[in-house]
Amino acid sequence: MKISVIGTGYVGLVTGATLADIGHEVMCVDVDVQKVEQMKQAISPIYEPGLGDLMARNIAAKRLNFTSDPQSGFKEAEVIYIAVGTPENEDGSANLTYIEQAAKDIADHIENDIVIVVKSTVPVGTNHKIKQLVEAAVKGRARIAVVSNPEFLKEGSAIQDTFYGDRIVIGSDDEPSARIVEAINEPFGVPVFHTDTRSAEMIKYASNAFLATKISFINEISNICELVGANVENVAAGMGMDSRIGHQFLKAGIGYGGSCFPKDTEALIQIAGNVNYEFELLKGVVNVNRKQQLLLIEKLNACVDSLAGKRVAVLGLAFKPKTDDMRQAASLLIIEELLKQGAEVVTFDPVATEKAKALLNPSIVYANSLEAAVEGSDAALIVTEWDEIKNADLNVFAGMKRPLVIDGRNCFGLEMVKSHAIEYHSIGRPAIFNATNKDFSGVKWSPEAERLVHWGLNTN
Ligand SMILES: NC(=O)C1=CN([C@@H]2O[C@H](COP(=O)(O)OP(=O)(O)OC[C@H]3O[C@@H](n4cnc5c(N)ncnc54)[C@H](O)[C@@H]3O)[C@@H](O)[C@H]2O)C=CC1
Ligand SMILES: O=C(O)[C@H]1O[C@H](OP(=O)(O)OP(=O)(O)OC[C@H]2O[C@@H](n3ccc(=O)[nH]c3=O)[C@H](O)[C@@H]2O)[C@H](O)[C@@H](O)[C@@H]1O
Repeated sequence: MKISVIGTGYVGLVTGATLADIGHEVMCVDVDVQKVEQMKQAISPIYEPGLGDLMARNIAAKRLNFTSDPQSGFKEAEVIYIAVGTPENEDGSANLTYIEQAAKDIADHIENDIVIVVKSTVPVGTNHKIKQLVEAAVKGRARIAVVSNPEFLKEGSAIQDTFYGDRIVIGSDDEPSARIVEAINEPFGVPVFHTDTRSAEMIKYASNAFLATKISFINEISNICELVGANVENVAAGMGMDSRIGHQFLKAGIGYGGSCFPKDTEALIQIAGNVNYEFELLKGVVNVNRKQQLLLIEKLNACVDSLAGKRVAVLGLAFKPKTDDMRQAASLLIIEELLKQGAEVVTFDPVATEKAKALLNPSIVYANSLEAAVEGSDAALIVTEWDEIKNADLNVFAGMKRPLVIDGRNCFGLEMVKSHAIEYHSIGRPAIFNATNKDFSGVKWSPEAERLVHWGLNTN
């Protein structure tokens, strides 16, 4: 099948490369000329394991092409995928400017009947609007069908998720077009769920909102665990054994970030609000997440009198490991707050440094190893659970000015931490005060330390 993809960002590029890999002839169209030139050379503008190889293989086989010219981009297409961004407006609603422009571009350049497949995450009713927009502009020149086909990939495992996904959702009120999209995807061998267009649009938001709810739920449980002396990892493991609950997305931490959960939860609140429904549960999920993203600062402030002049190492910048995506990363808020309180910030991230430099204050120091970041620091905050951080030798922290580690991702087992000379705070687990090799007579101990002594959990 001859397929064009409009918008070759994260989703568009993965969609284009994987569709080419299963044998389709794919033309990716993007307005960003520089990005297009890069992609033509098989250079991926995003860090995504396996994507570079997939691009190279399919470019060499002449199944994957790139252009910034919509005229040639859509000329031969039988099917056009829309994968442009749907960012957040000021009020939280989805910004459909790029979608509208994509619809206009398609209408301006198509010559034949076309099936438009909407991959972008769009509010309920948008597929219908796209159909109306394109139909009005082509004025009967071609027959237009629109199929909703929301994307469920996770950054960092996008290729794996495409080939081994749990489901492909196809939403359409036009049976033959739905069958065309099913046939396109058939080689992936992933189960297909057919439904009506509006339900497909809602499945995407409801799925992301539900996963975000699981995360905020376990984060609240973790905060309670700290107050009552329980360990959230044991709690999540025990809960997850119930197959109705499951183990996934019960990892307590510093909240969800990234390009989708924050914007899609806000957008769903707006979608409900537009029909006068107050989505109270989801509002709670969003509020819990906001608080959780600054939990490391709260924990740090409980351990020091003031952050002014303190050197703080921020370990990990990307919103999650295996990606260089900095969109809505907790590190951005954390660093902003550290600077506001007068701290000096040194960071380490194995992949996201370049993208971070464009977003962060110029005073930030970028270390090229974890060791270099923590050396001489007064505290280390673990923000992203990169393997380079999880597999670090804990002795590296013992050499800090004050070996105070606040781990927002529970990277280290408590038993292992106990055999090292560090003071270690994590999420929803008892803290460990083992920094006995230094004189800390003047330091402020957190209320947590006092609670642990009370329960007999302090290892000191
Ligand atoms: N990033 C992710 O992991 C996932 C994203 N989604 C959804 O997929 C959609 C796209 O997201 P991303 O790929 O992250 O966006 P992105 O912002 O990375 O990419 C969008 C691309 O579209 C291009 N573009 C905008 N208008 C254009 C036009 N008229 N013609 C040609 N190109 C145009 C931009 O230059 C950019 O390269 C969003 O709705 C998002 O919610 C869904 C699942 C996963
Ligand atoms: O619509 C989207 O863009 C995508 O959003 C998420 O994927 P992604 O944002 O790439 O990454 P996730 O692995 O879901 O992580 C999102 C955030 O939640 C956090 N998280 C995740 C899982 C968990 O147990 N705990 C937790 O704090 C991560 O650290 C990260 O900040 C969904 O998982 C995808 O199915 C969806 O397609």
